Amino acid sequence: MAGIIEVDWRDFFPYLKWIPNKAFEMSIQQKLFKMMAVMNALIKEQIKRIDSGEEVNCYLSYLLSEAKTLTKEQITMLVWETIAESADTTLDRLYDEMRKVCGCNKVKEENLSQLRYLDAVFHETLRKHSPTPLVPLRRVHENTQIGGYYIPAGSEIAVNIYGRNMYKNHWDNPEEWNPDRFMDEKYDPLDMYKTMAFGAGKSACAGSLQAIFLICVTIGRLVQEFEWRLNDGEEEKVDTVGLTSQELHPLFAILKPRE
Ligand code: HEM
Repeated sequence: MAGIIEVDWRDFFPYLKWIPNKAFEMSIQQKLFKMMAVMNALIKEQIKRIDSGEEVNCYLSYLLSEAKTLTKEQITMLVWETIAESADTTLDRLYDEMRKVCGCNKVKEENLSQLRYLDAVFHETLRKHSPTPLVPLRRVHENTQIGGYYIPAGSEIAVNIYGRNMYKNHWDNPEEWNPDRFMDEKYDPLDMYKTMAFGAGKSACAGSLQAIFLICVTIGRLVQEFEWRLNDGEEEKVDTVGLTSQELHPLFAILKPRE
């Protein structure tokens, strides 16, 4: 997988193609060799299953039995592409998106409008882990009718943001952290504000734009500079505590500077 996001700097300067880059070529050759070995074993195993009469309805079976015009190399690459695409992690996708938009430059505020996936990751995280699960209390000054409820003057109201963001009628599989929900055409980019992470109305967060710019650029820079992973079992530590959510258990991440 590492080979997928490796870049030969000469691709950005085609007129310098003549300069050797042996280290890069060797690293890609080694990865290609390992990939071919794994794919050959996979294909061999599948052919054995088909020959033994076992009914396996999958993409590889289809390619092997139906698409007879394909060469072995073509089958290998088609299956490999599918595996590579499906193994795409959030961090790889963020990194790839930034490479496409910013090239080798550091991500800046002016790039953010083009970084849709980064935006989706930011808003989905605010939805799933609402930093302010309850909007500060609102005091009702006059008798009011809203959403079918009568609210007498003098009442105090707290909006349950966490509850809204976990509401099945508003979100598909709300328990699942899935930035792709915002990439789906059925969502308007403005739907990201449905999370109400920054409150709403006259007292809505005065620093929301500053927060969005600062946090997205920071996430972008951290992904550009480091490969991230969590220690085993760390994914389970999602519990939060407090009126402004803080991690209940500290999360230990392992960082490796990108080469
Ligand atoms: C991810 C980061 C942030 C989140 C999730 C957040 C969330 C919120 C929420 C939920 C409220 C209450 C809104 C309401 O009552 O409807 C609020 C108010 C406020 N926030 Fe933020 N905030 C963030 C960052 C910031 C930053 C960076 C600043 C300042 C630079 C800021 C300044 C304020 C101010 C001044 C208010 C009070 C607004 C008022 O009562 O008129 N916030 N924020």
